[in-house]
Parts: sequence; structure tokens; C-alpha cells
Amino acid sequence: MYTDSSEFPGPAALELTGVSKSYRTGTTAVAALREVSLAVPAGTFTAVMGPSGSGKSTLLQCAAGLDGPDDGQVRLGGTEISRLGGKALTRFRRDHVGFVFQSYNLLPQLSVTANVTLPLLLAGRGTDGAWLEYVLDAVGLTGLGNRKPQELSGGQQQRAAIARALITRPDVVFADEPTGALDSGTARQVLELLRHTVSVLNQTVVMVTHDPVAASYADTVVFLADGRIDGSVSGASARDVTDRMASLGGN
Ligand SMILES: Nc1ncnc2c1ncn2[C@@H]1O[C@H](COP(=O)(O)OP(=O)(O)OP(=O)(O)O)[C@@H](O)[C@H]1O
Repeated sequence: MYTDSSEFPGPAALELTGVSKSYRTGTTAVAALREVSLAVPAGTFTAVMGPSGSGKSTLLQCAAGLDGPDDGQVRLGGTEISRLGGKALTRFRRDHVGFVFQSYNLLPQLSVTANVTLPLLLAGRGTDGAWLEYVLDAVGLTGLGNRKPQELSGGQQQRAAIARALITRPDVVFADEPTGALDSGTARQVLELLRHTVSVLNQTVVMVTHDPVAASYADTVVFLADGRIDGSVSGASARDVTDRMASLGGN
């Protein structure tokens, strides 16, 4: 794992430096992230794992600009997003970040093509037809662009959500438990697709997951425990990840 982009050649797609975040409930404060530093090289697949409550979702929210850290910096594609707020941050996210969630969040009344190109429409950008076709092909939805989401299987719906995340050519795609709602065979296909977007499209992907099999598709698995980074492994098998998680006392 890199804690600083000077440690690797090439640009960092994402860099967190000393990021801390607490939540206040009543009179008590819960430290969800404690001085987390992490650098993700462009064109790599990173999985974030850790026990329940270790701070994975908070890390993703801060890294993607969905929430602001209390302390520290977040740089995404060369922009320090922790300095941005309001409309500037919303615009930045729209143009530079892609999201894939466990629930596909497709609009039922729109076709696959309209769902996939919605981020471009919202950004006031035109659709490059060749890129749309390429992306739909890449996610295995060739010829299904006119279908409505409910006319697709769960795996196909998640593929459409991945196409929607890729369409703006974002600096980073953040995936939060992207296979949580899928059976293991379909999950494997979606993970292979995410792997393909990194290996072939040079996309940067950061995925939060509870599943050691999902994590094994990543180049690097970063472990969180109690709001801190607790090491990382590269090229890990599902077994390696399971063993590491057991040593963290996690699930
Ligand atoms: N909105 C919130 N208000 C108060 N505390 C919160 C809030 N969100 C998260 N927390 C606390 O922050 C800590 C980290 O939570 P987070 O959701 O980031 O962990 P996680 O690793 O994603 O957990 P899980 O695997 O169960 O989803 C936990 O102690 C959690 O209870």
C-alpha cells in the first residue's frame, strides 16, 4: 500500500492525507477515521476491507466527496476536493467520480441507454455515440440499450449501473458492495467486469466489500481496523484475505 504518491511512478488518481472524521451522537463522538493516509495509483483496482464499523463506508464517502473530513486532505484526479464545497463539489463529483452501489439505482421509466447517459445529460455534456456503444459492449449489454431496467436480470442491471459509472470517463469509480445483491455466479461476472474496466479501459476502481472473494479481484486490498489503515496486501487470494480478516477479528 502507498501512503504517499511520491512512492510510485505515474499519477495518483486518489490521495488521502491524514484524513480524520468523527460522528457526534448526543454527547459522545465516534472516531470513524483516524489520520488515514492512502494513495491509489491511476489505473488500479483497490478493495477496502475491515470489520463492521471499522470505517469503510466513511472512507468511501470522504474519498468520493460525499462527505467532508474533519481534518486532512483528499485529492482526486489532482484536485483537492476537501477544499471544495456546495455546488463546486457537486459539479466535481458529477464530472470526475463514478458510483456503483449494491442497489443499482436505475430509473425504472428510462431505457438502459437513457440511464447510462443520464450523467452526461445532467452535466450538460453531449453523448459520444461511439463511446456509448463501446461502453455498452464492454459491459456485455450490446443490443439491450432499448430495454427498461425491469426487463434485465440483476446482473445485467448492475452492468448497466457500471456503464453509467464509466460513461463520463471518471477519475475514480467507487463501488460500495457492488455484488452484495447478486448470487455468486453473477457476482463473479460483475467482478470480472470491474477487473476488465481496470485492465483494459485503465479505469481506477476503489471498492468497499465484506467479501474476500470480491476483494481477491483487486490489485491491492487495504485493511481498516478501528478507523485506521491496518496494512494491505497485493495479489491476494480469497484465502489470504480471509486469513487476514480473521487476524483483525472481523467479518
Ligand atoms: N451518521 C453517523 N452517525 C454516527 N455514527 C456513525 C455514522 N456513520 C457511521 N458512524 C460510526 O462510525 C464508525 C464507522 O462506520 P462505517 O459505517 O464507516 O463503518 P463500516 O466499516 O462501513 O461498517 P459496516 O461494514 O458495518 O458497513 C462506526 O462506529 C459507526 O457506528
